[in-house]
Amino acid sequence: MKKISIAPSLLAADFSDLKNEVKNIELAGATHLHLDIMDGDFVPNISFGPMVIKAIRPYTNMIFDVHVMVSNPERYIEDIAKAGADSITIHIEATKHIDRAVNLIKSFGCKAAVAINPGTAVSSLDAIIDSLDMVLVMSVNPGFGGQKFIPKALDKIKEIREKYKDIDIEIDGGINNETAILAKSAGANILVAGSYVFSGNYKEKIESLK
Ligand SMILES: O=C(CO)[C@H](O)[C@H](O)COP(=O)(O)O
Ligand SMILES: [Co+2]
Repeated sequence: MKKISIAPSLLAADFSDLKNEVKNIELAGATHLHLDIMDGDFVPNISFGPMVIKAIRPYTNMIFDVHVMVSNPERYIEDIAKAGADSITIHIEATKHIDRAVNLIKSFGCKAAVAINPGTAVSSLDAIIDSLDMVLVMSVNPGFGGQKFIPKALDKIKEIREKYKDIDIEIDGGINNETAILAKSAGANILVAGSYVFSGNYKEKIESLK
């Protein structure tokens, strides 16, 4: 079984104090930081972009796991990589050129991942999955933190894990101490959690997810 990693989502942090939020979440035991870029087009919300990622990069050694919820993400991959991303996840629904976009991510030395929305079948990944370091299965419709977990994500994770024993599988949306148990037993090994982790004692919350 793969090691379980917790990736707190910065979306739920205090945006007026990002420098300290990043330091505190790392001290609490997080190894990954999940960074949600939203463009107001692919998803109905706008968050932050590469400038914010670059600004917080010097304050932590956590793995920067950037989730790009942007139409035609290939336009921003270079900026995101140069801002300090370690891993870049783009949505299969957001580009007509998934192959080209994945190759572009790798050309900047980043790990490449593809996300699927709740309405997208696992089979849509068939042509690309062998080139990926990670698959992200959305367990909410992307765009906002604090939404309710959609259980059909679990079947998708099982389907991927049965076929691909070694790939990293990340789950994102509605993760708390109860849904985390379901996600891990389905085969997910990287758990994103925003509102759950940032709404209490960070260390206790991270421990409860592991
Ligand atoms: O990609 C996302 C939303 O589109 C976020 O990563 C996700 O929603 C995390 O928030 P929460 O844990 O509160 O559901
Ligand atoms: Co996300």
